[in-house]
Amino acid sequence: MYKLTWSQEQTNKQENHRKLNINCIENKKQQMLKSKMSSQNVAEIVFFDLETTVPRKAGARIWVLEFGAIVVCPQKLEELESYCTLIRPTDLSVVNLRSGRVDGITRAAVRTAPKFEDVADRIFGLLDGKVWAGHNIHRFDCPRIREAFVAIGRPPPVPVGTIDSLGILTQRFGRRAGNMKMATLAAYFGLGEQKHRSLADVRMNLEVLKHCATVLFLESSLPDILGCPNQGSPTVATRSRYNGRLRSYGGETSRKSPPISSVGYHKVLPYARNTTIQEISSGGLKDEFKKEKPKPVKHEMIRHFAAEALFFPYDMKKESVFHGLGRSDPFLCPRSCNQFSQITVETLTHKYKFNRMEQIAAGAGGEVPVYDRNKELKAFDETKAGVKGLVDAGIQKIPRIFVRTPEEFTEDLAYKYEDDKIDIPLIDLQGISIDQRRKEIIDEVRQASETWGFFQLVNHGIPSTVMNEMIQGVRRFHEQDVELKKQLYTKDTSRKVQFDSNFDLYRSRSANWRDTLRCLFLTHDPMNPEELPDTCRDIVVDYWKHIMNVGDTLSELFSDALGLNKDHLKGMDFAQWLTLNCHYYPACPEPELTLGTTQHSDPSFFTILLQDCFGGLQILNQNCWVAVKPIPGALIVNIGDFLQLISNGKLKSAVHRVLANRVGPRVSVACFFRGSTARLYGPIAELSDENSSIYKHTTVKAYTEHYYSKGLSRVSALNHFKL
Ligand SMILES: O=C(O)CCC(=O)C(=O)O
Ligand SMILES: [Fe+2]
Repeated sequence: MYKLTWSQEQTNKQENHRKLNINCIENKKQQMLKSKMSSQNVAEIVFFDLETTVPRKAGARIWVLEFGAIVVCPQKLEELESYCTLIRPTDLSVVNLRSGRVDGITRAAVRTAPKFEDVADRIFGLLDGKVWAGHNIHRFDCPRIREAFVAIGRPPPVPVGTIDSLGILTQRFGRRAGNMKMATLAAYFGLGEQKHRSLADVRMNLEVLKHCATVLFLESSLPDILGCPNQGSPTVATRSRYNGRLRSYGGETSRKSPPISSVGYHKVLPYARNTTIQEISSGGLKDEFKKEKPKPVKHEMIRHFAAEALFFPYDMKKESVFHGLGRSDPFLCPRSCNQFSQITVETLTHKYKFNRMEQIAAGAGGEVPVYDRNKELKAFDETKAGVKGLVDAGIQKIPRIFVRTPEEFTEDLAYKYEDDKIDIPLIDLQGISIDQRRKEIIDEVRQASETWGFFQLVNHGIPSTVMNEMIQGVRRFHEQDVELKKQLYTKDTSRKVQFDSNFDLYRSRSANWRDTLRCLFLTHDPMNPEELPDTCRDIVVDYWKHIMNVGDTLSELFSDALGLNKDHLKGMDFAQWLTLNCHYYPACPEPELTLGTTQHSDPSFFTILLQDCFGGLQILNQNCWVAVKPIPGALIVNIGDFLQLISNGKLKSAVHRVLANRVGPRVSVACFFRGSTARLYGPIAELSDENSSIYKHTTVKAYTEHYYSKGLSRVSALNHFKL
């Protein structure tokens, strides 16, 4: 058994150390990047934004109330520096007492802020000699910043080039999002609401650009198929700063866009922004490439490559990004600092062709469907052989029904990918019967459940022989003679033993690369072990008994963590309905195009997951996908929707997903503690009252019906039960 001692002190030390290390590495990295750029004479890009007063009459002075900027490395789009300050105007009465747009910039907020002259040096240092970027800066921010410097009798900073995203996007991206407002574009890509605060807005601006660039990049790689038919005319739309409504104050004070002739970038940018593309097309990196082993192409890499392509000031339609490359020439997708991955033009276009077909089939392109998705889903369903059946048949390309839609890929862009530095909490139950240690464990459980909704658990009492045998048993089941397995194939979820692939096959946007054996244990209607498949019967019964014990222990810990009597959850019959979902994820020939399990939260009080050594499970935490690394002997525990509901949102049912993998098969067993079908559940009285309850009362049945009807998705089924 893998052992680990765990104390808060150690954790904190490790955490501090880790943060320090990361900070040091980050600082060093940024310094290195900066000095590299200056030695190459490459200008940096500064995205900046101003929040200003709204002039009450035409011609009145517009005062800068906030300045925010990020300095970005043009090659990697890394943020090198950021600065933000509120600014106090000489005459405070020009600032409203209350902020009209709930942006928090009120008279009181700026009263103690520095004056423009106090921060002018810093702002000058940030802007002078750099490429200025921002949304509608030509018309608004550039003149405002000049005016502010002139007003204090100082020469204004001078840019070496400007990039107005309003212009660029109007010209190249068009009105796919409806209009060209930053708020609309951000909402279109699911990037959240615009804050109308300068620093948040410039960061949002960059994210929007990355997203638009990816879409354009994909289209330009296959213009005939992916070219957007409905991008709208390149008419210039306008953005207003004032309460989100369009208002014109005439001349320079207006936020109106520049005329089409002057949109986008001004003059060819003075830095070597084409380096990557030139290097790629001239084959200058090929030696390095030869040393690299082929790697799957991640969407994330393409995103950065694409974002760079957008900044590159030439017409991508006329001159392809693949300029100089033959269809089967490999090129390198920049991945991070000095890492590259290979892909051929052919593979890339082929892969995205599939997506386009899906989009067309869904009617998004308004064209004749090229395939009947339902027919193919049905054909797959009727094989009753699951995904493993496809792999056994030797397919090399995954069927279209499994290819994620462009919308799903686009939604992915909202998230970051944590590298290997972060781990979810690990809790060691050793010593749980000792009072002091038990208190510590409860604290750890509370912390992990409130912040992550996930933790790994060691010394839980299930022998590793049992865990290993369970994995083997599930594997035996899925790898047995397909004709035997088929007898259990059904979409009827009320069956005690059910073999299935994709319970939400006909409802999901794309199918998952996963088959499942589901075993149902109901206290009021016990399972007859004879019903279980003989390939895994004994071990399933054995594992179920062990898991019930761990479930009991966890129910006490969760009750304690919520400040309740330790038997509170037991009293709520959390374990009356239990399902063991025994998943089998076959090796996938095109893992970048599909998922093992779509992002979702669990329809349970809590889930105990056993996974083998392959990995692939990821948790969404603070907008970042964090990998759950396999630890021999550990179980993974996660909070499900019901614990979030009854704790009135205190404990967190975290979104998670499983990647498809080129290697496998991966096996996992998810044990859901789903509560009692006979009870009504709502926020616990001790944790909420009439006024503070955020969820309605519901039955497991009503909740489950809703969960199943919508299928797996990142939108929580709990939203439906919000008050
Ligand atoms: O296979 C895994 O690692 C996770 C499966 C899962 O999330 C589920 O069954 O709900
Ligand atoms: Fe799950």
